[in-house]
Amino acid sequence: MIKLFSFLKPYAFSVTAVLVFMFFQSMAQLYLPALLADIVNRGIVNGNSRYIFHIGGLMLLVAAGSAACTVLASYLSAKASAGFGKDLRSSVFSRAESYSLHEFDQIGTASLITRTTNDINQVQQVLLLILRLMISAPMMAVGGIIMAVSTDATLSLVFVAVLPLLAAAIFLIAGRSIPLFRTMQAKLDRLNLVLRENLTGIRVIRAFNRIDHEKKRFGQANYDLTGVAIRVNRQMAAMFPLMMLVMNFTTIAILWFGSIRVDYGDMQVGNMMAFIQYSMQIMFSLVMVSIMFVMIPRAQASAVRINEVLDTVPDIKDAVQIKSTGKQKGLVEFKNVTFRYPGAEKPAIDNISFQAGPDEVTAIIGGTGAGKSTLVNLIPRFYDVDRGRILIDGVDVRELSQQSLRAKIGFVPQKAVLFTGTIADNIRFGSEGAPAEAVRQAAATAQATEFITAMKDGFDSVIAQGGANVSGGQKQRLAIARALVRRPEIYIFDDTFSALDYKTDARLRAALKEETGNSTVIIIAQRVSTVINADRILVMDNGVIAGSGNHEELLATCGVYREIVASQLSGGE
Ligand SMILES: Nc1ncnc2c1ncn2[C@@H]1O[C@H](COP(=O)(O)OP(=O)(O)OP(=O)(O)O)[C@@H](O)[C@H]1O
Repeated sequence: MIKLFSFLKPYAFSVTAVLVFMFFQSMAQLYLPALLADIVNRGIVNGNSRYIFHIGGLMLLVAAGSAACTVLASYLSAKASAGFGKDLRSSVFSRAESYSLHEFDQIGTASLITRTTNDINQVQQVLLLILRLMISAPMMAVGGIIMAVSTDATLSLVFVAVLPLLAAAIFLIAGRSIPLFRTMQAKLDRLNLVLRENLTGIRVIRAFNRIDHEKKRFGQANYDLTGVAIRVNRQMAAMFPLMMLVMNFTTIAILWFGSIRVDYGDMQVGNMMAFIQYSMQIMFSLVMVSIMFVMIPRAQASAVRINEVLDTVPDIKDAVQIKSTGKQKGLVEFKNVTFRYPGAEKPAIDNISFQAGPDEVTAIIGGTGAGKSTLVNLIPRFYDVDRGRILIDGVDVRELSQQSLRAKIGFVPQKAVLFTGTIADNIRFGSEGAPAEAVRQAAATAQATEFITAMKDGFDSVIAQGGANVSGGQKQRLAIARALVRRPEIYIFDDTFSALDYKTDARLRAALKEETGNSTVIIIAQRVSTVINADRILVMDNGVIAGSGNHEELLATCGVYREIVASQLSGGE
């Protein structure tokens, strides 16, 4: 957690001010009982009303000063800890943004969300507590003891009996609650996971009548969390009555022994009253410190999870010496490329070599899991190759900056993703500031104009969260328009056309041909009809290229291709 405190640097002034204010507040709190003793001993006992008003006024002033310090310290500590949380969230977010897909797979999207929100909140809360108590609690405990001893050393012997008792009670309770707090964090993770799966998979859950099963699963996770929370709260709840009991007994003991000493003339009444206040201050501060020590391990667990995100170095970085491709063309070359997912037994693609040139349409076809998506994901460096090279216009993609590499590519993923905003915003995502005419043109080529204009607000219609108010095929067409408006050198369509009906698919490909002009086009497809007119078709099978050529050539030379064609024809296509 200490490592995370470096995020407090911009708030050094506020932090220092909080510490200074808490110091003065504690001083004031320690001074007040001394004044009380004075007012009783000299003012009340002697009936000296002038002295009472004088010291009473001073007490009011000190109390007001202490209150002002508390307010200022509270304000500044809240400001510093909120700023700390904000900066830490930004850092975690931008670190996660720089991850390659490999790191996303490793940590998990759900966990990244919990870490960015809940875990940072935990640390932020404890930080607030630390800021307020770091100075005041030890000062009140130590200062209280010093003041009590200086007020009456003999009566301080009461603490010799009480404080070890109090410490033992605190250790007992803290020892039991700390592991419970840790368990609670894990149970919260589990609850978040179940909740996320339920919310994102609600359609499937309903379609398969699994609502009751999911309710039980959620109920169990909820019950587990509640169980631990109740146990932990029971421990914490026991702490306060126990403390109060100890405090009250201490007060009785002080009154008992104090009155004997007053009786013998060894102590003044005012001192006894001050002594009681010091004992309260000492014990309260010990309780606060113990709460802090119970909270810290809980935040520590969160800090470890946050540091994991910050310390994970993205696999994919820009080279030290960045090259550029010079005269732009968009020639994509794979040279003996092999890639294996981390932990996978065999490579997803193995020793792949081919060229996809400008002015050409290169299609990739093959069964599910053949490695088609993996192959195109390597071009924009979502992952890096294990062996071999991928060149764009003769330069290795690892030698280009990620920014310039991706600027060359219009990528349409297998699963279209839309963002909250209007339809026009979503298309402009491909090219910020694209004129309205370009947006309309891209939509027209993507065969999206018809459904967009049918919507109430046309291009200004708002897309619901996750694109819930458009169909799968419409989503795909918007994703295509987004890539088109970019006017890139290389188009990659990852199985984009299978969500479209045959007619739309054919119209779209005809329009694309006009639009993509002399760019390089790579199309992954399931349907033979989509690839039949491509200049080159690569047939993928089990991670390798089983055949390459145009439709006629492949019919003559490639068994796997013939099988695909035959299976689709026999399927009535
Ligand atoms: N993120 C991943 N982590 C580990 N293995 C993966 C990952 N993505 C894909 N794979 C594996 O790599 C292989 C190739 O997957 P890929 O998605 O490239 O196939 P595909 O040909 O695009 O299939 P489909 O047509 O079904 O989309 C599969 O065996 C798959 O299980």
